[in-house]
Amino acid sequence: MKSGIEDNIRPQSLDEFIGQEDVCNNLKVYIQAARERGQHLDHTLLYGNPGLGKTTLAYIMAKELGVNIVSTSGPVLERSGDLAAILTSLKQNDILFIDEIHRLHPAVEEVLYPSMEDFKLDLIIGQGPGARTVKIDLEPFTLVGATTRLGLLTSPLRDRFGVICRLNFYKPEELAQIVLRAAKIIGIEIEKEAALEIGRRSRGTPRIANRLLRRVRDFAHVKGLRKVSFQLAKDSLDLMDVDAKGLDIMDRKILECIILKYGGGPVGVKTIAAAISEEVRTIEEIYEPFLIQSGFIKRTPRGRIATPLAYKHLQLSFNKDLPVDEG
Ligand SMILES: Nc1ncnc2c1ncn2[C@@H]1O[C@H](COP(=O)(O)OP(=O)(O)OP(=O)(O)O)[C@@H](O)[C@H]1O
Repeated sequence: MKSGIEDNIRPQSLDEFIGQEDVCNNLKVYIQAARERGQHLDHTLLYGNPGLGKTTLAYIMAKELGVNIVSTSGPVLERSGDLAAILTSLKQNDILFIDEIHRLHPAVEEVLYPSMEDFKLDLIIGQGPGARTVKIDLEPFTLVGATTRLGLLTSPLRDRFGVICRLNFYKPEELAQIVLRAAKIIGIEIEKEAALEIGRRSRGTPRIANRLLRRVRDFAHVKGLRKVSFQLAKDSLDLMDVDAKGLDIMDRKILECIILKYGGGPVGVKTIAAAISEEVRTIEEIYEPFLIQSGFIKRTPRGRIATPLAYKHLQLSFNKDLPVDEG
């Protein structure tokens, strides 16, 4: 878990958690039911883009259930023994939070299946013909998995989650509330309109909203201003190259690449990645979801296409005579 300011502004209860109403309302019911029955909550999978609040929700779930939470992540668990050590340390009804669960090693995932299903750990002792399996009873626990890529989860793993929650991008008004709340906690005076402007330019993502708030505060500080006004927020965000729709330099590079180099598409993501010197995974996980959601690009079987909205936003005219690459 991140430390410092990030932790201070993390909401501590479902009532403090802004937005994602359906997810919160459902979780409230499941948590109340589990608490009243004195049982563990069903295994829960949270999926959605980075920075939408998956880690925050996992910690809130533990708080609301009154249990401990142990946090790890898929790539960190290299051997099945790493997971076995954590599982055997869990107390009754505790939460095990595994971030980036789609990146679990297959051998580790195998250990997880019986643990999730029957709260039993199958340990193999020894090697070769003399190897034997020992079953160890575990305390009932809740696995909370977080992923940005639901499609990369194997189906046996996905099927073992009783609750699956999708986190969506936030509306600018919700992000404005998140900014006002964070500003209050870290002692920044800010106008409502300024918070809304930050909300509009945060790509639907609380983590980005909180980051932009801290950068805008730096501009206010250097200018000797005590309060963040709408104008200051707008000017600072312009200086940071975050445009009115929240697109940053990399977003615009992606759109310009599709339009100017590949005639608006379709063009494959690998080609885009090579052309702008960025990793395919970063484009697919960080940039593309917001560009698609905002209607700037479309994903087709033949590659990515820039929409008329993208041309308009970049003030480029639609010209189908440009070269087309289908890489
Ligand atoms: N609904 C919300 N209300 C208020 N603040 C929020 C909300 N969701 C997230 N935040 C804030 O945004 C930041 C990022 O949230 P968090 O770390 O939970 O995201 P995440 O989805 O787990 O991202 P990642 O998967 O990249 O770790 C945190 O500092 C948290 O305080």
